Amino acid sequence: MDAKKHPSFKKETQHLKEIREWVVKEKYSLEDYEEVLKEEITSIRKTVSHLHDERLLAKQLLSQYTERDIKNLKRAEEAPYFGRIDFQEYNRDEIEEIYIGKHGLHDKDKDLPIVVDWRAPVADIYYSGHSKDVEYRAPMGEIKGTLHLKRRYEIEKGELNAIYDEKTSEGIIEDSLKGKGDFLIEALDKNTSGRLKEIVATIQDQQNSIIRSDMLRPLVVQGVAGSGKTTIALHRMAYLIYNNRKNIENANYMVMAPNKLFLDYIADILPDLGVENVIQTTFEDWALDLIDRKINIQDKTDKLNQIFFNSNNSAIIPIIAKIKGALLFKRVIDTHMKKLELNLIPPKDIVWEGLVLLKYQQIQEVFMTSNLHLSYSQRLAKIAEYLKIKLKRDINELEEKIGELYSAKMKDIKNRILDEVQLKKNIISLYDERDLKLKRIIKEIPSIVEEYMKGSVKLDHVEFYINIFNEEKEMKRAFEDKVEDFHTIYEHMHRGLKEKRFEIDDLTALAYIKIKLLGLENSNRYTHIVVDEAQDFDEFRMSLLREFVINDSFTFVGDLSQGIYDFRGINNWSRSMERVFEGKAYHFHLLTTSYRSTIEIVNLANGVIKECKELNPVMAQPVFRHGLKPSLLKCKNQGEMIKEIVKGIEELRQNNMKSLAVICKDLTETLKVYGLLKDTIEDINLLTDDNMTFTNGTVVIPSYLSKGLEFDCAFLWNVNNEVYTMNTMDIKLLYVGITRALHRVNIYYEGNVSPILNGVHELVISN
Ligand SMILES: Nc1ncnc2c1ncn2[C@@H]1O[C@H](COP(=O)(O)OP(=O)(O)OP(=O)(O)O)[C@@H](O)[C@H]1O
Repeated sequence: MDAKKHPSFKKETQHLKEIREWVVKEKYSLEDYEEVLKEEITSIRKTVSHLHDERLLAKQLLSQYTERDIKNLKRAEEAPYFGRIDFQEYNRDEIEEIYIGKHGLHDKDKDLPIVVDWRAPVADIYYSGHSKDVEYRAPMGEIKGTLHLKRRYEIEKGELNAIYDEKTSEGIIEDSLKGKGDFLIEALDKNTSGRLKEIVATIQDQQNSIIRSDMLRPLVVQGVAGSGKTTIALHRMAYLIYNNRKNIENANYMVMAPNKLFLDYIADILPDLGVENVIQTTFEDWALDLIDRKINIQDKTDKLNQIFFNSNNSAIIPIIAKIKGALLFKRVIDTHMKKLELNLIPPKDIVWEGLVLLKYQQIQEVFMTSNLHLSYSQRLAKIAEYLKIKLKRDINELEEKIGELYSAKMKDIKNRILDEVQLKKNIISLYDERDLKLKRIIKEIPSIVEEYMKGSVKLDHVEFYINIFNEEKEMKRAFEDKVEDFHTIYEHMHRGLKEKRFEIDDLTALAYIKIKLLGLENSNRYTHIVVDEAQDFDEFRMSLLREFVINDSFTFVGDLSQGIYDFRGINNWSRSMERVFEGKAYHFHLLTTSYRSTIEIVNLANGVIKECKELNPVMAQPVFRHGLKPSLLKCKNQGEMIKEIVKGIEELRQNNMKSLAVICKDLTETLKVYGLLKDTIEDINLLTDDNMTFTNGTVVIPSYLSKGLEFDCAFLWNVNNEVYTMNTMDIKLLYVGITRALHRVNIYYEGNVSPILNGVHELVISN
């Protein structure tokens, strides 16, 4: 409702004014404090000799926090809150008016919350309260009470534009999704701003419970395209960080996304929610950094293109990817690792100047039974330490051994030398020699051990991995009955690695071997990891990440219907979770509402994905938002297709739709279409490489790279029966393309339309 028409407009405007004045005052005072801190830092710097001075570090940290608080206040100045709940705790007279915002605001002088952070326990009611009787979980336990009012505000640049009320009627708070033209629909109706945005004001009940789900169990969200998976996963990260803020110094958080283009697309959300220092990376970059070697990797998109184009290897590539992503492959590596473990210690006794100080069997027994939780390199260091201590501790035994050696020598000279003076001299000299030897051995124990340890196997993760493929036996045993013509596949893998040509699918094994051989730094451990597009992960990857996260604290979000790397990826969440987490309990959520697209687009997307029989996909439910029916345009040839697309782009641009994507199935088509459009359409960009930065506006993009992104309109290039056949991969790619659009989908083709679209005629407008 227009704010001015609302009965509480005056009161609410006055309230907003007061809060904004408070924010401005607070901001000025913090800015002054920041100046003081800067001066203090400069003067401390002049007096200290090193940058690790404790006082300096403390002031710098304070300055960072102040800077962050100022940033938050600046945001709050524009829109300090977005919602309000009137809540009455049971057995209390007073009804609290609780304002909820993106950042909590606290009046320290009065020790009063002015605005409650959306992540605070009580704010749960704003999202989940649908009846009069509500409760939320506070640190001290469950709090119950009555919800009298839920109010939402649209505030822009400090102006109160709209107020939406959800009042208790007959004990029920009206569900925001039911009403047309309400707050959520208004938010969804807008054109895309180009980047994914925060949604704190309109988080829905189920989304809220995912965000607030406890972090001590892995969590999986399977959601249809546009159901808010990425958005929720990032809000969950912000929520967890806020609720663990006491441990911020020791905490590490990471978001893994499919490519750099996508990372760029989501880059604004966390900073906008006031969250910084979360590592946002791709699996490939993260693994390469860990592996810490320059290795030659075949491009990921190359691989998809080889599959699309039925190259010589297109049948082999998915099989190899499947093998290398399987937990069974991890087991093969473990078997090789066990063999290596047996040979890590030099297979000899520790001998010093002819004296056996320690037997090999003894050393090996200790090595094989202690510190098993550590990496091989750490265990070798530990055994070296142990040997030094043991030899020193057993010095009496050594003395005895040396004594025995010299007794024998003395006996010998006593028998040989008859001259008493000479004998005495020799005996004294032998005693001296023995004492010297004893002294020497004590001193030399460290170098004796070091010399011995030099004989242990050199640990090199890359070499070890390549060597696994020098021996077919273990691989054969594991995969022979699962893979047809195993030997040919094996030879292919072996040849590639012999020539040091690695693939993306080798990174998991390399990273796994690296940590098993060389260990894991504490700085590499994470408090929580979010994996987006997790359906394209494989079980080995998930299992690898387990090594890095504390308490299995994961959020996996994905959509099996969009699993275009399904030759390697996850096909069944429960099966994979069961295997990877070895039966441990996990949370599972199914999201079926699509917030992105209009009803007409969602209907078409459903019509397409239901063709994927083997998937048995869940159909998306649209939010009540109508638009034009998608169009299906048959063209005489590609020239006409280009003309039609140009016409479409111009028309939509005039209608103020700025974010438009021409989506082609593969890279070659994308390059061709861009070449044909670039001279006619102004400001058109090519997005082909996942290293690119995301550009809003008009883009030409291959389908597999458009995954996760969204546009006002998707123009789908040449959806005919040759390009999009009835196979699973093509159905998924077409589904991905259609579901990128918020408002409009235009499909073009020459020749015969793709059979995937055969059953959807009433869902499109055809020419
Ligand atoms: N509760 C909500 N309020 C407002 N907008 C929402 C809400 N939930 C999702 N959206 C919007 O829906 C769109 C889709 O969200 P998002 O990209 O996170 O979905 P997704 O499930 O990850 O999609 P995909 O599977 O296609 O990558 C975004 O524009 C997002 O802002």
